[in-house]
Amino acid sequence: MAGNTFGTLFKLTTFGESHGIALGGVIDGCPAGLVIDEAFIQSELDKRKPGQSRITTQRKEADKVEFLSGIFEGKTTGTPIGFTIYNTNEKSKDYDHIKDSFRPSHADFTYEAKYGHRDYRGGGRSSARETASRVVGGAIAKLILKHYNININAYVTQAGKLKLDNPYTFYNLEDTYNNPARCPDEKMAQQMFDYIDEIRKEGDTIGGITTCVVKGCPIGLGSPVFDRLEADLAKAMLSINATKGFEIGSGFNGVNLKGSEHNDEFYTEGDFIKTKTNNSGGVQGGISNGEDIYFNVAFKPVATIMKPQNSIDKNGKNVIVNGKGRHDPCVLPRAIAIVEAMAAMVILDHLLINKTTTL
Ligand SMILES: Cc1cc2nc3c(=O)[nH]c(=O)nc-3n(C[C@H](O)[C@H](O)[C@H](O)COP(=O)(O)O)c2cc1C
Ligand SMILES: C=C(O[C@@H]1CC(C(=O)O)=C[C@@H](OP(=O)(O)O)[C@H]1O)C(=O)O
Repeated sequence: MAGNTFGTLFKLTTFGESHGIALGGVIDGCPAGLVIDEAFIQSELDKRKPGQSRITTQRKEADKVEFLSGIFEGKTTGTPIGFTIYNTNEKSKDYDHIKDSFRPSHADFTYEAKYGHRDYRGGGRSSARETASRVVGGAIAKLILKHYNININAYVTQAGKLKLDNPYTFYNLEDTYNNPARCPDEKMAQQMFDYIDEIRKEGDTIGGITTCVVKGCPIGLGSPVFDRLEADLAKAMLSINATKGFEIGSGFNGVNLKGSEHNDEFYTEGDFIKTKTNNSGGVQGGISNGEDIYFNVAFKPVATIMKPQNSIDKNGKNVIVNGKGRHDPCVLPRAIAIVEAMAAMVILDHLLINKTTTL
């Protein structure tokens, strides 16, 4: 099956299914000599893992990563980094009822139609459990980006009908990872928590938006044509399960402004060329301009709801699918870790590409 590898020079291949023995991956192209801070990598995994609070899936996984290769005496050797995360808390019986039928808006139908043989347990390969391996790749990318003072933070700015008026502003993000809704505004975080919990009790689900900000990105990442930085970010974000939208800078709202209002005026600050506004979101002509890169990613409401739904089975017969198992009422609080990881891998990949293509 194609499509299991991400990246050009810093490459991540993932393997594993939600109810298989283990997940894992191989990272190829990581420079030698990087000190591997396992506690940091684990803390990134902890931001994504299931079972974190009442408003996430109740599946309990430690998501403890075990490195198999590519690291010696605590540093990378430049060879492929293999790693595994074992599955320990699957409850596969919860999925017997969808062995031959399809949950509306999950991947059951398309997977069956395309491959004709499907691991229906927990959605198999199409489960977002796979994204744990992406977080390992992203954490290693972040360790390299720290050497360049590049920081990446994602946080929840909308959960269903509740949204922050000013998603892209200065937030002290220190405490955001400790609040279960992962919204940087304390009051809104509590409202989001209560709302998601209420939706969960109804057996329903909601979607939302995460905003991601990349600070410290140098000028010059990305190409003027196909590998435009925003195009690579868009692909990375839309490769995450349940995403439905990506916008950078002014995004869809930009259409409401005139050019005279939208253009980002240049000025100089010492030796630096800066822009007064940042409607471009830090990317112009496909290339980073040194301003903050900021973008939004929209996630749909979770497909598996705890309510009966009309569907069909493999033979086209009408069936009722009842929601079973442990599911997220809203993916946003956990999705921030995946958004950060994918952004880190894109930015690092472009840094490495620049090292081989510019003087
Ligand atoms: C962090 C995260 C958690 C998710 N949890 C669930 C879940 O518990 N139940 C579910 O039905 N879908 C869940 N999803 C969404 C499915 O993985 C996704 O709908 C499925 O892979 C089909 O892909 P699509 O929605 O992009 O078409 C989750 C997605 C993410 C990113
Ligand atoms: C296990 C995780 O989330 C899972 C993502 C998921 C889905 O359909 O995407 C459905 C549920 O799967 P399961 O019934 O197999 O537990 C979630 O719990 C995880 O993210 O690690």
